[in-house]
Amino acid sequence: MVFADLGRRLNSALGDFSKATSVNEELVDNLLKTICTALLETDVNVRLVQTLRSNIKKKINISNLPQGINGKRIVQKTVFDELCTLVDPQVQAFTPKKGKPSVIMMVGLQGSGKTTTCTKLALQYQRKGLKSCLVAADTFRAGAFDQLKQNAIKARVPFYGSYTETDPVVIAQEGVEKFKKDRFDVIIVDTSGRHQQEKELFAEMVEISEAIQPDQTIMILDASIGQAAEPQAKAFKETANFGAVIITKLDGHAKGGGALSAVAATNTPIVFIGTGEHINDLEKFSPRSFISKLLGMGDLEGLMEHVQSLNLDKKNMVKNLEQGKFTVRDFRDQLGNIMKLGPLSKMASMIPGMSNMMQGMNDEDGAIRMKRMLYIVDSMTEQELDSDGLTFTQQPSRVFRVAKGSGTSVIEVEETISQVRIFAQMAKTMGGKDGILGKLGGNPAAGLKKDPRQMAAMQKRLQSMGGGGMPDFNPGSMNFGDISKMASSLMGGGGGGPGGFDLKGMMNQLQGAAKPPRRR
Ligand SMILES: Nc1nc2c(ncn2[C@@H]2O[C@H](COP(=O)(O)OP(=O)(O)OP(=O)(O)O)[C@@H](O)[C@H]2O)c(=O)[nH]1
Repeated sequence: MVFADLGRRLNSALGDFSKATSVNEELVDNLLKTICTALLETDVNVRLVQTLRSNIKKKINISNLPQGINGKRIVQKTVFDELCTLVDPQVQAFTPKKGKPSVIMMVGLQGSGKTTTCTKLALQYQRKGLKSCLVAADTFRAGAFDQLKQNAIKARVPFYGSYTETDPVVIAQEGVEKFKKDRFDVIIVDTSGRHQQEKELFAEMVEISEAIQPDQTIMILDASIGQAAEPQAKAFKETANFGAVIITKLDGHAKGGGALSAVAATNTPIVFIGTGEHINDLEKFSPRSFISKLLGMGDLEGLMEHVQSLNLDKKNMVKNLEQGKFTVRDFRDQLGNIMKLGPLSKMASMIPGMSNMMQGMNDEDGAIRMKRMLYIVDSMTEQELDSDGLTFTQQPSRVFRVAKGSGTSVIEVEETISQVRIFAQMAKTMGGKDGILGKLGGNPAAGLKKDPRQMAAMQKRLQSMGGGGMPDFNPGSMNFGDISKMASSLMGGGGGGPGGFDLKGMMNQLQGAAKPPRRR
């Protein structure tokens, strides 16, 4: 089973579970059986699956579970938490900082995607304001330097390499020294691909490492190598003692579970995942966002990262949000921008509820669906566009008119409106003077801490708005820390820290002229 199907299987198992009228041992056992089978079928190590199962069983006291929604939520939250634990070794990865040169050495098997990922990573850091560069110390594969050079030129990242020097240690050392002198913040060193059996190449890796003294060594793990990932990663860990992992090719037909298991076996954090061959296809990894997205619950944090990385221009939608408003026009602008942001399946998977709306559709179908939504909103009057969608509920004849005018169906118009209504409700609750955040004044996090009722109200609201196909499923990702971060993001309009849900930032970024669509 490919990795994308794992999410669907888990989502459907949890969805079926939430529909049951009462919680009992048999129901929980069936749920766990489906989850474990799905994990095993994507190559997750059997030991890890057993641990996950027994942890869940230990944490859920079936005989004492409350009946109804609460009981189901406890089970679902426990499952969610344990899935997060599976991909979270609770080890902090090194983070480069501005003003201090950080050397990052990339290691991995041949063809794992190292050279491609070097440029993707440099670009990510560059977009974050860190002066980044590349050193091509892969002298083993003919063409590796040219490949890195081409990518670097395309991404406008400075690089260092040589056609004549054959000693990778010399190249790595010279490159790092040069870029340190030039006061670069992030110096990424590409090394030759190797198999674990190749003792000489392993020795070379150690030599390079000793010569350049990296602040961080990252192992590139190809998601498609299945169960082989674990012994490979262990061998690299013994020799190169890498401090972080990037899993590549999670977009394709890879099972992916083998690479995830390897990460657990080496107790190393995943820092990014590669989701395609394009230079922008690198996503920051966060365990909760990853699992949330896998389960079809969206990943607003990832969406933010992606959108911010595209440096979209900003426009005025944030003004509306500050007043607690979200209009059909805002929705239309977002739709237009989303269409420009890359493959729809990727974007949709990050927006709560959207992946459900687009389930079973490929990118082409998704684009058609989005276009139809645009026809719908383009057939509305100015007054309708500036409304929050309620006007359609109050006067259903408008729905019929718009459906006719846009050449779509009444159901499609209703679905579009209901999507706007969800966002509008969210904006109303969170933003504006009368919203929860407005009432809390300048320091929402402190306010929330002081007033647990406000916090509970906000949490309840968020739960009721959670996307995905599981109406009762609150994945538990919205704990106090997340909510306060979200509140801060909303009030401050910042970039949304890890674990945060930055609606204002999201809207701010989605608004505005987007870059031209990527060609694939
Ligand atoms: N689908 C997909 N392909 C990827 C991803 N990352 C890299 N690739 C592709 O994987 C292939 C190998 O990538 P390289 O970057 O050349 O691999 P390498 O590890 O540098 O290879 P060696 O230099 O031989 O060690 C290329 O065709 C890349 O485009 C990814 O995240 N998804």
